[in-house]
Amino acid sequence: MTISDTRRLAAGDTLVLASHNAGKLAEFSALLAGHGVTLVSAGQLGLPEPEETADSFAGNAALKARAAATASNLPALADDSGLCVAALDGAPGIYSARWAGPAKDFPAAMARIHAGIGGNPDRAAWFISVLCLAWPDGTLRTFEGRIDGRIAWPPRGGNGHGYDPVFQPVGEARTFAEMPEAEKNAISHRALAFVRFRDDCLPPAHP
Ligand SMILES: O=c1nc[nH]c2c1ncn2[C@H]1C[C@H](O)[C@@H](COP(=O)(O)OP(=O)(O)OP(=O)(O)O)O1
Ligand SMILES: [Mg+2]
Repeated sequence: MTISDTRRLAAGDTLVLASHNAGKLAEFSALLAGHGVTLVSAGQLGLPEPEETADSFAGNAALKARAAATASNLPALADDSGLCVAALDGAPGIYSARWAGPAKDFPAAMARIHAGIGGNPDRAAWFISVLCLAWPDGTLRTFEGRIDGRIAWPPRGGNGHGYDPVFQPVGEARTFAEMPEAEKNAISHRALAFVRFRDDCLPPAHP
């Protein structure tokens, strides 16, 4: 293990969120509360949105984190995430954002999932989040989280973002979009990956 593998952020540090997704920014702001780290988003810094050319969540998270850390000369955290549907052989997966198109038309993307499942009784689905922390010197740390559930239809709820209205976690009667932000943030794929990142890379929280 090299020294950089165990490097942590310190209280007072600025962390760039290498994302242009407002829903993720809201979730990370809540998750980071109390840790003494200032979060600034790639959008706020005017950083470009890199093209996601990798073939895996981890590859795309690394590419986004590296681009932001290099451009800002600050540590940067990226999230690459997506919804995987069993009946669709794991699609949309890494293409989850692209299924919604440049207009971010998630109602259309959810309808495409519903149509694709058709009469298949297997409604299993899962969300994956891979977080990548990049330091300006190019060093990377990667953390993954997953939550299992099923595809609900029709979409329900007005909270959250993206595919939340059709995702019902295992053991839950509500969709993510019907849950208060804090409840989703306690169990989500992103929250699970964040806990791993927090334990390894953040200073202790002070409530
Ligand atoms: O908790 C979630 N609740 C609902 N939908 C979600 C969630 N997590 C990921 N998703 C879906 C929508 C998102 O658009 C796509 C991720 O694609 P992904 O490339 O990682 O994010 P993005 O393009 O929206 O923003 P950015 O790359 O700037 O971080 O998967
Ligand atoms: Mg993206």
